[in-house]
Amino acid sequence: MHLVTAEEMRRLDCITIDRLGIPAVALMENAGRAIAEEIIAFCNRRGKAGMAGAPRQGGGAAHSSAPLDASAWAAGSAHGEPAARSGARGVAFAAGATLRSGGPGGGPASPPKLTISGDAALMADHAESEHWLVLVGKGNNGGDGLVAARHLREAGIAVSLLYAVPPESLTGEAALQRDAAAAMGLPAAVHGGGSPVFAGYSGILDALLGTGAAGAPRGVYAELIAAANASGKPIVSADIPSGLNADTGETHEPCIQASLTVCLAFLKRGLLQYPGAGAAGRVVVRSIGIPAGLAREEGLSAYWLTPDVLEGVLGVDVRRRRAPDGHKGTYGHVLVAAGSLRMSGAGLLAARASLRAGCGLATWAVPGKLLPLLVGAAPELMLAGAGGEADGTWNAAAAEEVLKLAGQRDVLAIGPGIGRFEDDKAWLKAIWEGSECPLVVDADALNILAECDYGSWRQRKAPVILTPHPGEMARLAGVQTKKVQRDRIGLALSFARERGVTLVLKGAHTVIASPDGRVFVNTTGHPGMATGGAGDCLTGIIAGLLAQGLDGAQAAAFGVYLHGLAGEKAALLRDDPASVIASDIIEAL
Ligand SMILES: NC(=O)C1=CN([C@@H]2O[C@H](COP(=O)(O)OP(=O)(O)OC[C@H]3O[C@@H](n4cnc5c(N)ncnc54)[C@H](OP(=O)(O)O)[C@@H]3O)[C@@H](O)[C@H]2O)[C@@H](O)CC1
Ligand SMILES: [K+]
Repeated sequence: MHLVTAEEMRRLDCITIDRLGIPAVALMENAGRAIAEEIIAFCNRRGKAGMAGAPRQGGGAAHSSAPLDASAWAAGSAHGEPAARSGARGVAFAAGATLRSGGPGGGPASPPKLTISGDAALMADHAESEHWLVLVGKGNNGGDGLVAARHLREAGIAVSLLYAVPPESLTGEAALQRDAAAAMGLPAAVHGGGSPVFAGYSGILDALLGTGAAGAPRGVYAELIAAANASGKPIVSADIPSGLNADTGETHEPCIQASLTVCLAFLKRGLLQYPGAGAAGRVVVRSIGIPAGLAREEGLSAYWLTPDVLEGVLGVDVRRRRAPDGHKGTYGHVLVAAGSLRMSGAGLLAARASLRAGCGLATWAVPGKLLPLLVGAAPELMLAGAGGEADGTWNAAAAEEVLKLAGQRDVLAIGPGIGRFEDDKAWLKAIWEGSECPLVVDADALNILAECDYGSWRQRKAPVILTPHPGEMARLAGVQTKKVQRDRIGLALSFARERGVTLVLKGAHTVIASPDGRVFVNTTGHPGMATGGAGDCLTGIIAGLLAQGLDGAQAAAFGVYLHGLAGEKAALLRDDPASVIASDIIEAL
């Protein structure tokens, strides 16, 4: 699924309107109807759970668990809520009548059976117990809310409108919807300042600000957002939570904390990036008549990383089929240069993870003094000494040994647990310039790299994959960590392009940026994976995939995806995400 910025969304809107001739008001109708359908499904779910009218915990804190987010999107973004939408809603009226005759298998004809289905998506189970307040902004987001209000009313749900600004200030399609709502007799008021009273409503539709918003919500908008959050009522946001930066995921002060966001046409980048991903609650992407193929035609290249994207965009065989006549040489040989006396585990984790990712062979290079201590640590691994005979730490001269070993292997992964040592920059430069296989750079090797002028080093032919966490990224980019987190997609993309590397920016919803301008956001995994050694496993997994012939972007994206999935599996086995440790991730691969 494509991810878009607000600007790109406007472009796709315009193309649909201008080139295809679909009127803007038709898109708005589709948008409003989709929002109404999702609110009705929300109400029906709530009704089934026996909580009609009850607010969501504490006024809409975000979903806390990433795996839930991912699966919720997977379910909701297609044609979710089967029970509520298409389930046994009984016989209805009007459209879609089909006549069936004849018994099963062409047997004796039973009396003709008339099957008629109605507009199930717009039927509320307990409409009488619902009363929604629609907060209407001045732009098209407000217009979407007005359309939704009409459909909710049609479903028998009481609806009231609260305009942020005098309705006369609405223009274009939004003004048309204002008039339609008025003609339908929907009760409306204009926010008069202060704190509006939300008692008596069962939910709030936030249609204040969408992709046309600029900066922090001002004046009456800020008042309404703060009051809605404080009300304790469930909030459904139209397109994006008002107060969210649709591109970066930054949340302004204040920003709606939604239970559900009905995102229109294309997934906005900001809904996948924290803290925005937290403010959005559950996200459902609904089609509104803008052809999905337009994004590809327009050359957009940011994606939510799903199996479809792995296969269709990146060309990865997600089933990881192996040749029936393959042997260990077919699947490549990884060299992991990692670990030192105090942090040998980092190297062990990376090397073991590379094997679990499916490479044929893995050699683990460590400072020589450690070799005898590691014999048998992982019988599947080959061991090699590289310097450090005296004290078990790395030294600059060890680069020569690493290069010799790398010359006979398919991939080199460096960094986990190596620490800092004298002349480590010379060590890294020698490896960077001297190795001819794909290179994965992690942990301390990234900190060393951040102090090097590697733009002036000899160009590498084989790909480089950097796997920084936000702190390491900050050092690499020479900015504050806060700035890294402010626009993770934007920063990863520009860094990958400028430096000609594949970048894996770790953290909640890891971003994978490729030097050719493609960017992928992963949502597998969970906060329990924030545990020592999890990053070392990822390094090993990516190296293991590279050894099997995947290119830099394929290995990085698929590696991140599998790593998260393994973390989810490990959490299920442990019954608690917080108990997951790095070895569990390897065992769950
Ligand atoms: N185009 C289409 O075909 C489709 C569009 N769609 C929908 O339209 C939405 C985008 O609509 P949009 O462009 O009208 O912008 P939107 O976010 O509603 O409001 C902008 C208004 O708010 C104001 N304002 C701005 N910043 C502010 C701030 N910080 N604090 C306070 N006020 C602020 C600003 O007013 P101004 O300050 O300029 O007077 C401006 O007029 C999109 O998210 C989707 O929901 C869908 O229906 C699909 C079809
Ligand atoms: K909104």
